Amino acid sequence: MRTAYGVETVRAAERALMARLPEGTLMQRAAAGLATACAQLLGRVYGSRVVLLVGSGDNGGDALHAGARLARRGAGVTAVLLSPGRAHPGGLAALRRAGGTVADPGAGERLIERADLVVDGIVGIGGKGGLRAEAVPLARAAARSRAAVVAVDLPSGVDADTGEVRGAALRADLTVTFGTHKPGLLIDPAREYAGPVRLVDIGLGAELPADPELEALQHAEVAALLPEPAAESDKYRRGVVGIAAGSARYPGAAVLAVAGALRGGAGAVRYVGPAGDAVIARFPETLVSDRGPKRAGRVQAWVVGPGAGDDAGTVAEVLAAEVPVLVDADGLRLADAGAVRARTAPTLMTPHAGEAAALLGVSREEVEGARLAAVRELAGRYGAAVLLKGSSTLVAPAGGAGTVRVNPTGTPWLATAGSGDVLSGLAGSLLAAGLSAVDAGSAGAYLHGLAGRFAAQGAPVGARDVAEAVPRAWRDVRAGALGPGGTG
Ligand SMILES: NC(=O)C1=CN([C@@H]2O[C@H](COP(=O)(O)OP(=O)(O)OC[C@H]3O[C@@H](n4cnc5c(N)ncnc54)[C@H](O)[C@@H]3O)[C@@H](O)[C@H]2O)[C@@H](O)CC1
Ligand SMILES: Nc1ncnc2c1ncn2[C@@H]1O[C@H](COP(=O)(O)OP(=O)(O)O)[C@@H](O)[C@H]1O
Ligand SMILES: [K+]
Repeated sequence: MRTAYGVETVRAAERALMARLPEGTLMQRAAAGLATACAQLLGRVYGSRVVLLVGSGDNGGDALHAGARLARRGAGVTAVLLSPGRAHPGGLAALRRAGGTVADPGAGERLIERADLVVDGIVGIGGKGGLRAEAVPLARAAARSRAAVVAVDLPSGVDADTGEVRGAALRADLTVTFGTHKPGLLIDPAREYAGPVRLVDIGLGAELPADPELEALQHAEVAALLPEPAAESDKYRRGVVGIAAGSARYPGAAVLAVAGALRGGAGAVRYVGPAGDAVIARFPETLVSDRGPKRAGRVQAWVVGPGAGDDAGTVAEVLAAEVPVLVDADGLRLADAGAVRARTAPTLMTPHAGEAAALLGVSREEVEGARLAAVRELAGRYGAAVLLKGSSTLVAPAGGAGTVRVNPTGTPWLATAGSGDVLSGLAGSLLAAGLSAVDAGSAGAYLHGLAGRFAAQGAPVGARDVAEAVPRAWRDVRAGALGPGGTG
């Protein structure tokens, strides 16, 4: 499990840890990890040209101490001080002792152009607002330069708590973060600025609370959630998922949702709606009915909405059922908020950014720029678990408070028509198999993302290909969790 904590929590944990350690210990641990990562990126330290961008806080201190370590190994290290009078005194002294130099701020751009490595120590978790004006030309020079850019703790200019990026920010090839991930490192758009993230252990773990702001499941945790038939299983005990989707205009959405549902662990898939012929032609194993959700027979969970057009009656009928319900696509627009809030069984809503924006009455850009706030807000308003699709898919628990899950497996190749329908069927099937709304959403997104990667392998794919790759993703998750030699 990868976890991320917000700035206030990190600061409290650091205070508790620092109280028990000699002064400067944490910064030395951070600087040692940072210098190691820089050296690995450089390959050859001796003779390399390193530029440190140094702000007025401890983030700059980390950069200066790491720079001192690189200078002792023969790198030519120059520090560009953004607030010359306020740079970390201990770090500055260490750099000078090691033979590093300090440059005039005006020389920054020229130095960056000729550098092999730029270390971004402008701001870390103390950053407020975007990059200040004087740092913007340096960020642009770093983007132009062929130098590798390493961000200290997080790329300067991004919001550590939310992943928002207002204005310019440093774009890193690697981010070396300390103690724990910060939410911004796992959520777009900031995640994209961070590049790959390396976590340096500074001993903070024991001081952090049990409930992180954000968590990303990995193979082992997802494997533990996946339902598995046992000797006494039959199709009903495994769970039946009902799919109320598709319309005369959009029969394909029904087919794709069923395609996802058949690979999601339920023992049977019931389809209800006007696209029964198309569904049966493709998947004869589906139990098809055109008598509406109430009279279709028992299910353990419903999926409603993909390609539903304007069929508000079906959505209302499904929301009245006392089993878990996943609401997607048109169903989100048609669902009555009061009816969702009044439900006693779990509800999982799965909007993309555009749908979330419509529900919140804001622009799509606002949702995409502040995903964490949007997903919590929706989960609060509807009293439902919410899965916000897109790059860095998020899953918030009903009510919106508590740990949010972020999916690490997504790929932009999934941005293809109908792949969301596959996800709704897949996650609905997991709901029917007995997973909670948050678990079904996050395990579904995890498998869906992996399936997208397996199907695409660097080339465009259709939603059907994604559905067909789900069993491979499932096997990969189970095999990865068993470790070498596992047979599943
Ligand atoms: N506290 C600790 O125990 C540790 C902290 N560490 C480092 O310390 C960092 C936090 O240090 P600080 O609390 O000093 O904060 P920062 O170094 O992140 O930034 C604070 C300084 O930057 C200025 N500033 C704020 N917003 C700015 C902006 N948008 N543009 C330019 N300047 C801005 C502030 O005026 C302040 O002087 C962490 O990110 C990490 O790199 C590490 O050394 C590990 C241990
Ligand atoms: N840039 C992206 N990176 C990763 N995943 C993405 C990206 N864009 C879309 N996706 C994923 O692709 C799927 C698209 O779903 P959706 O927008 O509902 O499309 P549709 O309605 O056509 O099925 C979602 O699972 C979403 O998370
Ligand atoms: K930084």
